[in-house]
Amino acid sequence: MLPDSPTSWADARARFRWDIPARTNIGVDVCDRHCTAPDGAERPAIIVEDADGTVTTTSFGDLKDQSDRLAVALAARGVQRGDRVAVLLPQSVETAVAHIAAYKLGCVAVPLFVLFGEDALEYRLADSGARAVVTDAANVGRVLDLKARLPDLSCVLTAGGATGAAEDLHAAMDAADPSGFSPADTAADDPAVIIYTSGTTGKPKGALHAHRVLRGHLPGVEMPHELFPKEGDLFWTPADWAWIGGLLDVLLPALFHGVPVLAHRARKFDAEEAFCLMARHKVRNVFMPPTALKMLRQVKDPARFGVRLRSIGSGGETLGRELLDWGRDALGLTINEFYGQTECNLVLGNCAGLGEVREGSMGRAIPGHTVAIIDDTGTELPAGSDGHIAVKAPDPVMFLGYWNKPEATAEKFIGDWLVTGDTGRMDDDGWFWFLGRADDVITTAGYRVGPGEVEDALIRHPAVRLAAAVGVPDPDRTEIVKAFIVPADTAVLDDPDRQEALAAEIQEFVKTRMARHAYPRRIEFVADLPMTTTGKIQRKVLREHG
Ligand SMILES: CC(=O)SCCNC(=O)CCNC(=O)[C@H](O)C(C)(C)COP(=O)(O)OP(=O)(O)OC[C@H]1O[C@@H](n2cnc3c(N)ncnc32)[C@H](O)[C@@H]1OP(=O)(O)O
Repeated sequence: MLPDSPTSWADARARFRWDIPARTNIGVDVCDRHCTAPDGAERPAIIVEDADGTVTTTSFGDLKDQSDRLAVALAARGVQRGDRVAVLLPQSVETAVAHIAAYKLGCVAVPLFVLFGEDALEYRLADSGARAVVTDAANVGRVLDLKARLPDLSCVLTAGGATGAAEDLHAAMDAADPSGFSPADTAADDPAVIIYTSGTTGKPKGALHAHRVLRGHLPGVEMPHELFPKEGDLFWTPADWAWIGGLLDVLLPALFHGVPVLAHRARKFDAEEAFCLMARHKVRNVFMPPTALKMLRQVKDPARFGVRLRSIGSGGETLGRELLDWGRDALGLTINEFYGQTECNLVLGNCAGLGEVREGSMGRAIPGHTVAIIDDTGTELPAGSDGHIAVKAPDPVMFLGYWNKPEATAEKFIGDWLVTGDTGRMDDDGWFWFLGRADDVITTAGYRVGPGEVEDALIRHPAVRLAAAVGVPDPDRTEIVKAFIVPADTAVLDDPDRQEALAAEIQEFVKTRMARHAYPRRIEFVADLPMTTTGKIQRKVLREHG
């Protein structure tokens, strides 16, 4: 946490000291500790607004009771400390409860995005060796369809009623007796959560984080959210809690500070609806990826909604000067950009309340983190040089490693430096500027998409002989995924009608097999792909082609 009442960024950095207990448990930190204060148990923790407009409030006391019950229920079903508990749920009370229960049991939570397709789900459930899945009626069928191929999976609990081999989540919780339960005594370095993330090649990798990761995030949330928390704060993000942005930039730090979180993620982000939602619930703090801000910017006269935000943090894509100007004009606030990634999050940021914000900059090193520009040998470069953005180990927010992938973990480091894969520049005063990706990873609407994973999905379609995926610039989503496809039937190349129909079919195929957020929004059919002499696709050539 930040020192009390810092007067400037330099003051915050000078007085900052990490204070991470040797024994700490995220589940206890975000929930139980609020129940010891006289009114703590009754304070609102999660406010859900359903798609039909129904609003329900869950207090910290309810969260404690429900998470204790779920921990007991999971244990009764053979789930033990160290086991992986997958959480396949949208923003909801059950998501928070499942995470907290997993942490309290000493298990490792595996958040899974509900927009993942069948192959993406199977891969992550198999790779993590998940013992249990907590899900809901909309998703349980997909889990049960995969279960026979997942030998480690023995327990499926679903909100909304038992079905097939899945037990009803709430019935299991109701039947559990939490009276004798006490949370696992976990060390700060004990594993807590695996969040899958993509690289240029191969399958996604599970970034394994320890219980310390939450406390490591606190200064990185407190600065962009203008010395968060303050009286009356209430947090919301349209980003899903299955990603590090939603989970560790919003849900868990807010609960840690006893601040309520609004749970609502529309099937399709609608800017007017978002303004109404924020006004209705008197939201004060938001994490908005630039793509969402660009959608909000389309709305005329936003003042008419009566939204009264206190802080806006933004990350996952470059924010840019125009959005900053718009935020000041339309919302009366400086949008504080921050930077991090799944393996090592919230290490750079802005805090307008503590001085200037340099337009276009990703910010400065958040107190507690050492960030530098390095070259390929791990040598720190002087101000003004272009190089890799890197974070010095040890750092409480740094991952423990990729799940079961020691070689990939080793490749992520040069000496003590974790290399983010992004390139940038730092000026004389310690402000960082983003230059680009050092690899082929695609950044679209704040999602990190691996071209290899998209290509794997594409070539499973029978009409596709060869495929390449690249990110091409897009005014709204930073980049969109574009696929270059060599069709199995070359006659397609001369038939625009068949191309249109086939493109739509292939898009749907990728959405259902891989993910609904990462499908190629543009497809071009080509006679061949540019290859290196060793047979690798030259994605750079395709990106330049656009
Ligand atoms: C440090 C860091 O890096 S933190 C940043 C981490 N990044 C993130 O968390 C990602 C942030 N981005 C987002 O949350 C979103 O892109 C937003 C809010 C900006 C915009 O959301 P949207 O445009 O509504 O959807 P999103 O980009 O998630 O794409 C999902 C697609 O699935 C569709 N979809 C959503 N739910 C369903 C459903 N149940 N069934 C079918 N389709 C669905 C959406 O309509 C959308 O399709 P379309 O764009 O082709 O119409």
